[in-house]
Amino acid sequence: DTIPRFGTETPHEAKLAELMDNIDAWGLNIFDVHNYSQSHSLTSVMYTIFKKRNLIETFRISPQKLINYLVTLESHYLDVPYHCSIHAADVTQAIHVLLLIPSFENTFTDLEILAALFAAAIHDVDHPGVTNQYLINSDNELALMYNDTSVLENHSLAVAFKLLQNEDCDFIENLSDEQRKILRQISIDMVLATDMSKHGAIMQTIQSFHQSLKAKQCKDSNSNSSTNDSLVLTEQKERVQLLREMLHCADLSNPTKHLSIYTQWVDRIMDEFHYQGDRERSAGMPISPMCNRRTADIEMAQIGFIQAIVEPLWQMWAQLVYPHCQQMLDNIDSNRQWYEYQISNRSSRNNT
Ligand SMILES: COc1ccc(-c2ccn(CCC(=O)N3C[C@@H](C)O[C@H](C)C3)n2)cc1OC1CCCC1
Ligand SMILES: [Mg+2]
Ligand SMILES: [Zn+2]
Repeated sequence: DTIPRFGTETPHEAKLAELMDNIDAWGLNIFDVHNYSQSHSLTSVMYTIFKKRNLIETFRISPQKLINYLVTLESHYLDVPYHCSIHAADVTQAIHVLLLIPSFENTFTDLEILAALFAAAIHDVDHPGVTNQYLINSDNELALMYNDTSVLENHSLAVAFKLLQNEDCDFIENLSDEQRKILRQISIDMVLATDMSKHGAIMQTIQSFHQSLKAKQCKDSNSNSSTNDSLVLTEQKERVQLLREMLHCADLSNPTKHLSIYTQWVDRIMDEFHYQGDRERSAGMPISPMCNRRTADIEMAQIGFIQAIVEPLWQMWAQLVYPHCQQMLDNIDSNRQWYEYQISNRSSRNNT
């Protein structure tokens, strides 16, 4: 039986094809992809990217096994408001676009690109829709298993690799042992770095790391090489550090998207946080920050999130790849202004 064009059967293949024309664009509407792919956005996005990047030929991947893995992986994302398979599809498509930036034209090997896309697709699988802190505070089995350390991130990695052991899902069967080892090593490193507790460390090193890369890049441009725009990193360790930052950026990319997309993610994360707060309240636990639906200030929280976390990170990233990420910075700015306007509006409403 032939494989459907986007990896999944759908009566809306023409519409999906139209959407997938934007797979290389920051403005792709992942919610539309989810609707027109019969709720298989992760499978269809990953399959389309793998085809487009010729990874199926490069690594002699069985298309059927790839789809078996993707459909199984997607079915192990839970039906929670934010950390569902649409978030994984969104982050996967985001890192695909970031990898297309000309600065990285000659930076990463095919195996590193495969690992980065795989890490993005798996990074939140089986996420229960509560934070690490909640699992720790409620003595959850997972916190016990992972000794309170990056509990969710460790769990998603373990689930994702467990699924690979399934014979008809092992789409990396034709990689050498060395390649499989490298893929596993890079994926583990990248997914563990999506834990917010690692954010400080990433911000600490990013400044000096990027300055050293820019210095090397300028040297190249003096040689008038055609690739003077692209960053050349000789050490795999340095390339993995860049991929770690890239996945963290993709995971924190909601405010860099068009307002109509961004506000849907805000609604979803607040649903998830407020539901956690409801569980904490009824269990007599202290209610986590931003999780109390009775005192929530959604707009203020997003402005704080943008100013403290998202803008500083994306400014670092945009500096490294200047001028290629201006659209993200512009969206962050206009989105922040929109939330500030909502606040100023509500206070004047109260005065009427
Ligand atoms: C669209 O809104 C958000 C989108 C993404 C995030 C965010 C923060 C850190 N990450 C990276 C993953 C992570 O570590 N966690 C653990 C915990 C912070 O919950 C996050 C959800 C996931 N993702 C937060 C967002 O808003 C929060 C709620 C009001 C202000 C902050
Ligand atoms: Mg996560
Ligand atoms: Zn995530």
